[in-house]
Amino acid sequence: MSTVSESYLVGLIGEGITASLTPPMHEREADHHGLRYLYRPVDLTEIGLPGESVGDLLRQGRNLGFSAFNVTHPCKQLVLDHLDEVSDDAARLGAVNTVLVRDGKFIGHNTDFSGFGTGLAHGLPGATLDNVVQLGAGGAGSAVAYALLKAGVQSLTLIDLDPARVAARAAALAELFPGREVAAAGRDELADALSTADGFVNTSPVGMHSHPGLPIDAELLQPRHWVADVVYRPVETELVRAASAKGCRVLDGGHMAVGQAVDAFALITGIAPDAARMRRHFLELIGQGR
Ligand SMILES: NC(=O)c1ccc[n+]([C@@H]2O[C@H](COP(=O)([O-])OP(=O)(O)OC[C@H]3O[C@@H](n4cnc5c(N)ncnc54)[C@H](O)[C@@H]3O)[C@@H](O)[C@H]2O)c1
Ligand SMILES: O=C(O)[C@]1(O)C[C@@H](O)[C@@H](O)[C@H](O)C1
Repeated sequence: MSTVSESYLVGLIGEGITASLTPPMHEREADHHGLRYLYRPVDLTEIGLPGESVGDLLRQGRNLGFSAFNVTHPCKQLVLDHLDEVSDDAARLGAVNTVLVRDGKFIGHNTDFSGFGTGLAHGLPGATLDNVVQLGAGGAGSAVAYALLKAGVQSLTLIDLDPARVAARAAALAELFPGREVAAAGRDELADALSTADGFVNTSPVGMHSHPGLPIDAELLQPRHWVADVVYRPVETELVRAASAKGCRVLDGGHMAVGQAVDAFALITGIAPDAARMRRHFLELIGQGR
């Protein structure tokens, strides 16, 4: 037996997340710190609940002694209505993926953007951030674009197949970061945008096992470009391989996947995890086909 001050009980609320690597990443790191820490997936698909039930689940979890939650698709915006406090960055971004239960209150944070930012700083130190092109303006893309602007990107071109979505995202980001240039563009403008860019980030699903291929023509990449992918199944995407072959510095999608877990673990426990150890564990899990 243990009380709430002696142990951690954490959940991940979202659709289709039973196979997520985030629970084992947290649990293994907690073991290294000698913590009693259990992290369970709360899969909405398996229990037949809609995303709108996230508030009820949080309240039930609090009553059952949960310490914290990660929340994911389709709950990252829906959860906002149920929180007592939200960090400045999560409020600006309009998305929460980490909820702490503190004195019965729910405190929201976003470690998707901070996780990508930390991965970028550690994985591509000194990368020039003046001008970046990003493909994809969906859920992951919103967090990554926010992280890029926070990291100092001066000119960001967002490209997506959905013109309304990318226009809305670019306008929202331009308002959040006055003085920066945030432009929305279509795929036909990729070559032009990349000709003056320092870096390229893929946040579209292209490259996943279920969606194989290259998100852009590899001919558009030059050795001066740094290239980041957020796709991590597989970790070595066709983009990562093609960019490496061109001599580009690359950041694979595992950095963001591990980064969000590192930052959430730190928020939940107040203990700085060993990020390199968590990445080794993540790569081990992926290597096992998890
Ligand atoms: N590394 C991580 O931690 C992490 C976290 C979340 C998501 N992801 C990965 O990011 C990818 C995107 O996830 P999401 O949740 O943002 O999905 P999403 O559906 O919310 O957004 C994807 C966006 O990409 C756009 N898109 C699709 N194909 C495109 C193309 N060929 N060219 C331009 N735009 C295109 C879509 O229109 C959409 O706006 C997935 O592969 C997911 O696995 C990684
Ligand atoms: O690893 C996952 O399954 C996650 O759901 C990925 C991403 O959505 C994060 O924000 C969550 O904290 C964890």
